[in-house]
Amino acid sequence: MSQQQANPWDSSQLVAEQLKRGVLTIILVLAWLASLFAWGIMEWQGTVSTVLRVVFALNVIFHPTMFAIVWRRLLPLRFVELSCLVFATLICAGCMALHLYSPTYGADIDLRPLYLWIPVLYVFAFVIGDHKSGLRLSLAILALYVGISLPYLLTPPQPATNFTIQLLVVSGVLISALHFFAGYQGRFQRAQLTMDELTQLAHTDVLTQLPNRRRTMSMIETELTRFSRYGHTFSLILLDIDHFKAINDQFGHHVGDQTIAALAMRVHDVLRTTDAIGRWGGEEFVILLPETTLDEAKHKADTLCAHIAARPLVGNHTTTISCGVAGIESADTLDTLLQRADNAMYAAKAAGRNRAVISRTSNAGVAAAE
Ligand SMILES: Nc1nc2c(ncn2[C@@H]2O[C@H](COP(=O)(O)OP(=O)(O)OP(=O)(O)O)[C@@H](O)[C@H]2O)c(=O)[nH]1
Repeated sequence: MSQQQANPWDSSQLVAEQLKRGVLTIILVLAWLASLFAWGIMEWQGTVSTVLRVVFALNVIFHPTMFAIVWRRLLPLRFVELSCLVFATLICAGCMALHLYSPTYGADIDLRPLYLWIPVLYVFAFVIGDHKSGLRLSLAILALYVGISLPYLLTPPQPATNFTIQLLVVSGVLISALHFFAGYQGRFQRAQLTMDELTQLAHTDVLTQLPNRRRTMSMIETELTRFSRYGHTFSLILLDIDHFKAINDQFGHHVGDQTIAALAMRVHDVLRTTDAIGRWGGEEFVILLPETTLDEAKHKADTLCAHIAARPLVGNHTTTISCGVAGIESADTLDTLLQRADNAMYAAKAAGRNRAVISRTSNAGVAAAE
């Protein structure tokens, strides 16, 4: 794990956007083909009227236009989604008005199949918005249909009265159900996000924003598993700031904290994106180097020592570090590996600090040698 990872939130939003774009494109193509097909069938049967012809023609023009906007990214997706919803709502409203009030169309042509798509509009409203905006949109659509059908329903019972009442009641029930489920899903998503944030907090060191000791141990355990299963080698560097107590005593605890935080940042200059660093505790850090031999790790540790000593981390005071380097060996467990790195680090301190020492063997006695 590296500090320089891409923001997962950004990338997941990008994927969601791409997914939406793809789904919208498919819906537009299917809707366009369906209206072409229906138009052709009705022309062939001779049942198409002038008004229906206009509706079909509008459909045939509208869908490719929206398709081009989505495909060429000419306007935000939100605009296309709302346009589709408004367009379909108006088509259904037109069909409903004709069915209820036009003696010719109401009697000769059954327009109900067209405006029976109304429930789909409510679902679409909730799909393109959250539970609040979905509710607002679908209530606006329902209000339009209630407005259209009310004069009809207030007259003495007519042929379509029952059907219209049923449609409006089903609409109300459907909107309530969609609102309930969308709200439930929203709460679930928020709870999931909170869980993710808590997990992230539980694994992160507050001062340096690096993986904390627990997380670092689990990263090392993962590498150990990879080593025992696939033979992928790796090495560890245990890094300790030299005379850190003196920094605290001389400049104050606050400067000590700043030094730790600055070191955590500076270490990244010499790490690969596949390397990982975690705060082990106090002024100690563990660097995990996957696919890295002991000699390569020693070279990296030497570079690190030189890089930290090259210029002060905080103020004018030069800070140095001591590193213990250990490469994974077949007999190692998490404890022996860390113990070897720790011994090597103390050997580096004993040898004068500002240096890296490697641990060459895990045999009894745990030897450390430069
Ligand atoms: N400011 C600050 N100090 C810390 C933190 N964690 C540990 N310390 C202090 O770091 C000091 C570590 O001192 P020692 O273990 O004696 O080591 P050292 O002074 O670095 O000496 P060597 O390791 O032998 O070079 C202790 O005084 C701790 O209180 C921290 O998060 N912030």
